[in-house]
Amino acid sequence: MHQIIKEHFPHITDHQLEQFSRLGDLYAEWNAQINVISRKDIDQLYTRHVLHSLGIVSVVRFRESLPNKTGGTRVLDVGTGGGFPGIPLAIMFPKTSFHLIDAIGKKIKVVDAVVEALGLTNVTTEHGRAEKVKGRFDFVVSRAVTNMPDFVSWVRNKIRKESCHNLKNGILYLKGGDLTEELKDFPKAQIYELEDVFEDPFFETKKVVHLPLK
Ligand SMILES: C[S@@+](CC[C@H](N)C(=O)[O-])C[C@H]1O[C@@H](n2cnc3c(N)ncnc32)[C@H](O)[C@@H]1O
Repeated sequence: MHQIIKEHFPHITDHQLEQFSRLGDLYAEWNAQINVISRKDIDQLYTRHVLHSLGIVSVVRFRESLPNKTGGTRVLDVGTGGGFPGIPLAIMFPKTSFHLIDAIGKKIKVVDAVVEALGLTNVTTEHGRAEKVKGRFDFVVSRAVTNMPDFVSWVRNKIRKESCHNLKNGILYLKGGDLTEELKDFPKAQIYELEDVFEDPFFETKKVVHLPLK
C-alpha cells in the first residue's frame, strides 16, 4: 500500500520509504484506541491521508532549517489531529522544522507516539489552540479545521516576512469542493488542483490553496 508513495515520489530514500511503510501499522494500532482517522478511511490511509498530505509537495519545496539558526524554514501544522498533513511532510522534508498543534490532548499523544516511533527529530508538538501558538513560521499548513476567514484570523500574525522559497510565505490549506464563496475576500489566493497531480478519483475535487500573507 505504501508503494503508492514511491510511485509518486521515486526519489525518496529507503529510510523515508521505511518510515512511510510503518505508518499503516502505527495508525491501525492507535486508531483502535483513539479515533484519529475516521474508521471508514483507515483502509485508505495511504491515498486519503498520506498522499493527500503530500499534495502540498506539488506546490512548494520546503528548504532546510539550519541547526541553531533562526533563519531556517519553519512550518506550523494547525489542527493536526493524528498528524495530517504534518507527519507525511516531516518525513518528506527531514531537514525542515515542523511544529504540530492540536486543541485535543489525546490526539497530540498519538502524534507524539508516531513521531517517536519514526525517530522524526524535525518535529515538535503542542497541545493547545492555534490562536495562542508562540513563534513565527514561514508556512502554516492545514486540512479540515475551519473556514478560511477564521483560519486567517488565527494565524495571520504568525507568518514571518523573510521568504526564501519558490512561493511567498503564508498559508497552504488542503481543501475540497467549490471555494468561490469561501475565498471571495482573498483575491491573492492561488488554487492548485490535485487532480492534475494524482490520478485517484479521490483527488477530483481536492485542491491546495496558497494564501500569501507577507
Ligand atoms: C477534522 S480534524 C482534522 C485533523 C487533521 N488536520 C486531518 O486532516 O486529519 C480537525 C482538528 O482541528 C483541531 N482544532 C480545531 N480548532 C483548533 C484550534 N483553534 N487550534 C488547534 N486545533 C484546533 C481539532 O481538535 C481537530 O483535531
